[in-house]
Amino acid sequence: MRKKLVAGNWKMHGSIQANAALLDGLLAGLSDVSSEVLVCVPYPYLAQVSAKVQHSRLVLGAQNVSEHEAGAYTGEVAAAMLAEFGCAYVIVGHSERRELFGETDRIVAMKCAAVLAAGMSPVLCVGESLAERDAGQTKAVVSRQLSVVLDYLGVAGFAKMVVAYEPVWAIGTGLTAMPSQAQEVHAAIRAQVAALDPGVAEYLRILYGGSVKPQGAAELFAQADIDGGLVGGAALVAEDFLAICRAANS
Ligand SMILES: O=C(CO)COP(=O)(O)O
Repeated sequence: MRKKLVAGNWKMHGSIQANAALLDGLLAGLSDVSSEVLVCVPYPYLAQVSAKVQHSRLVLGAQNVSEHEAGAYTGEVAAAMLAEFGCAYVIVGHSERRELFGETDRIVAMKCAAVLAAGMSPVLCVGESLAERDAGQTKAVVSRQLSVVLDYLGVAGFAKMVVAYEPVWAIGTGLTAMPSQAQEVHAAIRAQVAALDPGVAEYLRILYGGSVKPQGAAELFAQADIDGGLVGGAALVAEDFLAICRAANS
């Protein structure tokens, strides 16, 4: 049985004051949530959020990481630094990083390796653009994104990974994938991993991301291969995020 995971990706939002209020709201409402709950925050707030979520059920994560261990990489942040601040997860290969910051499949694979080497779990994001979906390439694109990481790490690396399927056309657009559309891709992801190692595939958590809102979340999470969500905009409003977390209660 896979434990559901609901992850908030705060993206480049927040302030010391706003974070404190959001976290107070979340911490006050977790008692009727049974899934694992993760917040992935901007780097400068790791210390603030780490102190605040200590001894709570909220888990801390980051949104990006360097593929390098250490060295002359001005402005970059190493995986070991994130681990030191109590991060358990790091989002890797978000479509915004791939599109806006030129991250290739290979860099994404290297980042996953760096996260694993530092003892944390990557949340590997995959997903097709609207043009790719319209061209009938959804499964081919997702399969390629996944296979580069599988080749680089070996399937054993996936024992500690989380995969997030985020169709690019659904991110920040209000267009959620239909549960059946998402389930089809999630099943294909699991099948690709299962072909290499059925045991790893059975335990692999595959999250859905893209305009997840309280309304409709339960139906998404009820799909056989959807093990939780990666939530952007709705993760910035405590009541909305908590409602999504409750929708993942099993
Ligand atoms: O990109 C996302 C999470 O990583 C999804 O963002 P939205 O929930 O705002 O569409």
